[in-house]
Amino acid sequence: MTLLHLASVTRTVLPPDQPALTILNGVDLDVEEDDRISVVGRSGSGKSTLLNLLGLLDTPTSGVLEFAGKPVKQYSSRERDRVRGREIGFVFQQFNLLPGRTALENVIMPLLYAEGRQFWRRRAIAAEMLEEVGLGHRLESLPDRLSGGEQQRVAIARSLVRGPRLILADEPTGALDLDTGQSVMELIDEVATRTRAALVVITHDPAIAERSRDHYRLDHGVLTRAEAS
Ligand SMILES: Nc1ncnc2c1ncn2[C@@H]1O[C@H](COP(=O)(O)OP(=O)(O)OP(=O)(O)O)[C@@H](O)[C@H]1O
Repeated sequence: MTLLHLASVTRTVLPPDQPALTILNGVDLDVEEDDRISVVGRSGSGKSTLLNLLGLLDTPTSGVLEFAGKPVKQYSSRERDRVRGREIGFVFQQFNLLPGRTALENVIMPLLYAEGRQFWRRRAIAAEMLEEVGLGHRLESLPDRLSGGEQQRVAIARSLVRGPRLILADEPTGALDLDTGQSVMELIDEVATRTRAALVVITHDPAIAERSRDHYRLDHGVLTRAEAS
């Protein structure tokens, strides 16, 4: 199933008193269930702008953007929020954990918006997820008592606890040392495989990009498919 379909997508901004700036230009991309995609680009190439579109945080200036077969511009903003919360998991470089809350409380947070069984079982589901990322023994720890790698694991557990169909990772290992970064990437891969989610990793790090199956390069807002190295 095609989760995301982008055809001839452009994103233009109008900075005050300046000519229009085209940040993304003619982007074509299909993301299927189970895909492992990396997008590599230099600073300023348009990666964050692309991520905002893929994550339904923004809409294209022109072109087609569909999520699960439906044009995103047909979604109301409430529907977009709902789809984003339910179907998309974001992993960022910054862990963005709530500092005064335990690991378990942080992971429970997205389940407060869940319905039915997921809501009523939220503590157990969050604990299982932390177990899965290797932190079953740190449920009650506050973020400042955890290492960077552990904090990223909590953030991953929180992003993926609702079982999203699409995982968007933006420089997920940017704040970690090499070895910790590799094990965090392995973890993201494992969870994506178990839950049959698609994974799109946006990075400037070729070693992280190499782990994917399909490789893309973003250069001055133009996305091209690259051969695996
Ligand atoms: N609202 C805006 N107004 C003006 N320029 C913008 C706006 N948003 C983005 N840009 C410019 O568009 C280009 C692409 O921005 P974007 O943030 O997508 O790049 P990036 O690849 O994510 O960069 P980085 O890796 O440094 O975060 C940059 O030159 C940026 O300055």
